[in-house]
Amino acid sequence: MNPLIELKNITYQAHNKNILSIPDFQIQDGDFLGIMGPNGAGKSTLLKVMALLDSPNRGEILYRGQEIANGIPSLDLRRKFSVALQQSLLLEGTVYQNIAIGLKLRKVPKSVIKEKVNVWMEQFQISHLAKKNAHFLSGGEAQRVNLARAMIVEPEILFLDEPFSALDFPTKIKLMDDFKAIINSAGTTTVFVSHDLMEINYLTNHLAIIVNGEVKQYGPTQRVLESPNSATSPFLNKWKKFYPMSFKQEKPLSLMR
Ligand SMILES: Nc1ncnc2c1ncn2[C@@H]1O[C@H](COP(=O)(O)OP(=O)(O)OP(=O)(O)O)[C@@H](O)[C@H]1O
Repeated sequence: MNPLIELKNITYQAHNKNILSIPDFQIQDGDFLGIMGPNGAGKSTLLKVMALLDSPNRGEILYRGQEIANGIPSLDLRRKFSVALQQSLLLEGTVYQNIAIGLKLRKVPKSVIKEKVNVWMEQFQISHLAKKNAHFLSGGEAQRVNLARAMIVEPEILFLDEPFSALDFPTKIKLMDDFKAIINSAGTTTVFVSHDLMEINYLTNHLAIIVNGEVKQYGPTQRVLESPNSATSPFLNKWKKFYPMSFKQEKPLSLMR
């Protein structure tokens, strides 16, 4: 079976500097892929290239085995992708209006929009905020709205860049628990950039470690974390000092004491 997305011989440069160099990388259908690495390694750039938000200087991007001509996706293809960033970038208007926007742009009938917004507000436990101005939400509430807005269009692939990193710890673990259950039930392929080993360990099935613009290690998350190679151990071993607990962690984080 073809991977959902494949990158081939990708080079991304800025100001004559190589930011990314990716000979071959694949995202499999249904996977929850983590991307981790030192500051400035190229994680966000890789996410933007995979999400077709930015074009590489060279190389090919394939979607389900089909090359995307000139790296420019059709509107149809673009609509299969959703992106949520650290800053939730909510629009002027209510929570309801923010979550409805993707369906409105797709000209979905109002009655269907209402039904779906209600379902996704319930899933993210924000139904009580429906009429609230989105600019007056707490960080955790805003990120729930952001994720509901990304999920309501039922994307084939969801790209997340540090969505939990600005949240305080209790808010973060509650949202991560809820989000994990939602993604497990929806089965959405997800790509997740994070700085935080706890988030990566808890959420992802596969992990790519990127250093200096290159994927230096890729595999099942537990295997990568337990057996870093010579290129990734300087980065991962620093983390392990601060996160020495067993790497296998299936219990909801909010139940941990
Ligand atoms: N358009 C650009 N012009 C110049 N330099 C860029 C551009 N985009 C990215 N870079 C540089 O490329 C490198 C990788 O940036 P990127 O944001 O992808 O890294 P990152 O791993 O996500 O970093 P961080 O962990 O700090 O968020 C950095 O050195 C950054 O300064």
